[in-house]
Amino acid sequence: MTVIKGLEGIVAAASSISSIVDGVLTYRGYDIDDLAENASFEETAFLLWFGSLPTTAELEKLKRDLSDFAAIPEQVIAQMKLYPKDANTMAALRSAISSLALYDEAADDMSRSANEIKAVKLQAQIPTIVAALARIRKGLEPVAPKPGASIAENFLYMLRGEQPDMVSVKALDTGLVLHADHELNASTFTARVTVATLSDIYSGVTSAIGALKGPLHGGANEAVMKMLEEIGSFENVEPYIRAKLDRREKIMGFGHRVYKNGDPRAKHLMKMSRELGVIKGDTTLYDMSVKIEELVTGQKGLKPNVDFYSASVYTQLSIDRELFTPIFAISRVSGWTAHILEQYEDNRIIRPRAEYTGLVEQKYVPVNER
Ligand SMILES: CC(=O)SCCNC(=O)CCNC(=O)[C@H](O)C(C)(C)COP(=O)(O)OP(=O)(O)OC[C@H]1O[C@@H](n2cnc3c(N)ncnc32)[C@H](O)[C@@H]1OP(=O)(O)O
Ligand SMILES: O=C([O-])CC(=O)C(=O)O
Repeated sequence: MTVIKGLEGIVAAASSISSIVDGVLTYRGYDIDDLAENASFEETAFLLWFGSLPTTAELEKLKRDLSDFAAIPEQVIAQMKLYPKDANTMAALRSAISSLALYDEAADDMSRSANEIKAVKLQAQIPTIVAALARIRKGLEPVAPKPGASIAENFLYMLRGEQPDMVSVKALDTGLVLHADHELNASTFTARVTVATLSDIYSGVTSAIGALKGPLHGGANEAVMKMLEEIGSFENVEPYIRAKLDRREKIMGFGHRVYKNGDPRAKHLMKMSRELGVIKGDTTLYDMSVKIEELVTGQKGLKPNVDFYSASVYTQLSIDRELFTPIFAISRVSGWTAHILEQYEDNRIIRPRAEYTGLVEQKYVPVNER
């Protein structure tokens, strides 16, 4: 047996949802650059789930459904209020999403139509949960979803408790489009492995959240912001980064398993980071990020991934860094659920092999003789 560590280069599923070929990312055949510039997140989610961009009537119906499903059971809000205030937000999100299944009578209905409804429901409810978690942590009451608002507008509204400005809504919406799907990344693979046992969609999304939490995957965006805070000033960037590289430590937000010449999503986030800085009249975070990129690319040849510039974008939207990875989940749940639906359509349990490297020919010895 030959072990391929990290399954690098292994093709483990056939999928028609998104592709990465020669560094170009597409969702259902549409280039991510085209979608980032033109599509809303709701159109993108529809595209991922149903395979084509929605007509006006289809989009209006999806928006209505998302709005109708956005409220969460009061039992889940009550539970969230009992979570420790300093709990990791991804751990709290994982628990809350898992408990949604307890209050959905259709949780174990495995029909395609029921699972499509649950995909839309999960998409509608996850922003409500993340915003409620954020407010509860601060000792504030959760804000009820605003009927008719888009996912991005509604999330910022529920988070801040007031109508958000349109610049912030647009920036977040584009961020959601950019994070929506990414072929067989670790959390999507996790979701597919879970549901390939014919477990339910909530179990798939709950396990995906667990995988996204790690700092080598979605958790990197929070780690990038922690690093920027630690660096503290533009002048400190160079000594900090050089020392870290000399210690052979990883710089979060750089490198990628698939992209070796750069992540096509990063340039959009970089541009947004600069624009938000200019609007605020303070481009320090952007300037520091550009300097980090210059140093890391110069010394290691590594390029920024989607998590690098998203950190300064979200901070400039006045979002706390503990919410960065949960916001990634708000977007990626569209991709996870699209992949879960696809997995159910042509399922086989996912069960690879391991090369055994442990002891052999051991004989049982009674406990009092060991
Ligand atoms: C949404 C996302 O998930 S995007 C990725 C988010 N994750 C991060 O930003 C965390 C930092 N990056 C990393 O840890 C990695 O680049 C990963 C996890 C993204 C990819 O991992 P792999 O494909 O397994 O690459 P691997 O970790 O083996 O790296 C290859 C080499 O580049 C180095 N390297 C990779 N990333 C970095 C980094 N961010 N900083 C410094 N060195 C790095 C490794 O140390 C290794 O060097 P070596 O061959 O001298 O040992
Ligand atoms: O594809 C990956 O390995 C990680 C990634 O960029 C993503 O999930 O968006």
